[in-house]
Amino acid sequence: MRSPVPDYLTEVAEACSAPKGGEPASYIPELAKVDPDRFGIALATIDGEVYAVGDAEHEFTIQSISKAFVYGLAVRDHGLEQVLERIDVEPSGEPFDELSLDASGRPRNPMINAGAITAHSLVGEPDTAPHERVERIIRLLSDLAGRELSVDEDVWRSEVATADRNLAIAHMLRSHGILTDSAEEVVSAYSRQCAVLVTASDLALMAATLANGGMQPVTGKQVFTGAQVRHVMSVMLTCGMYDSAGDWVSSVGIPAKSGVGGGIIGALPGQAGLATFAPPLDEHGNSVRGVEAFARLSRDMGMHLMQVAPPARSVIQSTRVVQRGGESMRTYYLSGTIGFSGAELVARRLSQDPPEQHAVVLDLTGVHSVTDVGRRMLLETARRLRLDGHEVYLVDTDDVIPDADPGDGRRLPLLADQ
Ligand SMILES: NC(=O)CC[C@H](N)C(=O)O
Repeated sequence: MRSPVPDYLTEVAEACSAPKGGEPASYIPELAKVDPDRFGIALATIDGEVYAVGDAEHEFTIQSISKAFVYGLAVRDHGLEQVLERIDVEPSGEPFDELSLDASGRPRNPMINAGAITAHSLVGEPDTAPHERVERIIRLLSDLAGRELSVDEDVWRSEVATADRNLAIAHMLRSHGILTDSAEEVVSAYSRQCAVLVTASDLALMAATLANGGMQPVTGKQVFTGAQVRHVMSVMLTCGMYDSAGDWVSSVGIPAKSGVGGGIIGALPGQAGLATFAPPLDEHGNSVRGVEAFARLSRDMGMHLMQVAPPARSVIQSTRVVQRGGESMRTYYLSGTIGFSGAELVARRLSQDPPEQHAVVLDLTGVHSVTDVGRRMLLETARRLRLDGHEVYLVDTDDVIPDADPGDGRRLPLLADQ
């Protein structure tokens, strides 16, 4: 059986792939050279499974998505209190490159350039040289992705050559005593941070690290503490999408960060990291198709943060071959509340370790409830098992999946509890 998750992601990619307007960023001339039709979606679970479709393995520059992680690094290096003294956490309602400070003279948040350049300058000890700071940041981003990342030198040169706006911001920060380094040096180093090459799959794993309490799901490295990621994700939720943050929170409801390279990440605490890559941007500098895909993913998978389902790490409690009526039946004992992540575990187990027996039983006796997406995924998994020639039964004394029709017109037969 093939897991339904990649097919579902492909379906979302296809549904959102029609041109919807927007233009790739051109204020950094090198970025305008990108193919505007590229489109990739990746989803990484908190135990390190990565589902990638479309152009999810194509490299592009991380740009402002780096801001969330580098802010986390500044907090890791100096503690939250010290960082809050320099950078506020209020949504600004302003474009990402606004020259603005709040009444106390601080950048309004670390996701707009003024705050991000300040966060960049806070990385390491005060006497850290600009190139060492960049190395530290590339180390961090590589740890989050679980592979060695590098800088796109052409994009970096192109950004530095046209960095008047960020230089203006850096001079403003210097004039308020927030920055002490030379504006040129800081902007050049910050532009290298933005020019790090990633794929949507990398970004999904980086986001999954946040979702997983700061531990990289594949390497097991604890990159941030739980408290640090909670803070970073809170700021992503309120400020990650700039002046469309309010709209994003209500329609998508996932802590997120966008970049002008066309990427968007979303981190759903305790569940998954998501990433999209599609270069044309809207007037806020957010990927048009990325925003659309996230709205759809959030809706379909019940991922809005305000719609809470408890995490389900051990949905399959055990499995045994049970003899019933002279037939050997492979029985899976499921438990807990089954939402997206629980159903994904079941789908993955059955697709990666397919049962040898003809008869497969999903025993739901230990299941408290099944969310809408959990139900759809379990039924679709059952439908696919049938297509592979299995007979699928349910043990469902509490009726947690009423009317269990996988969509092929034949309800799943029920067996008595044993
Ligand atoms: N929104 C973005 O991705 C902006 C990042 C870009 N490097 C800049 O500072 O202008």
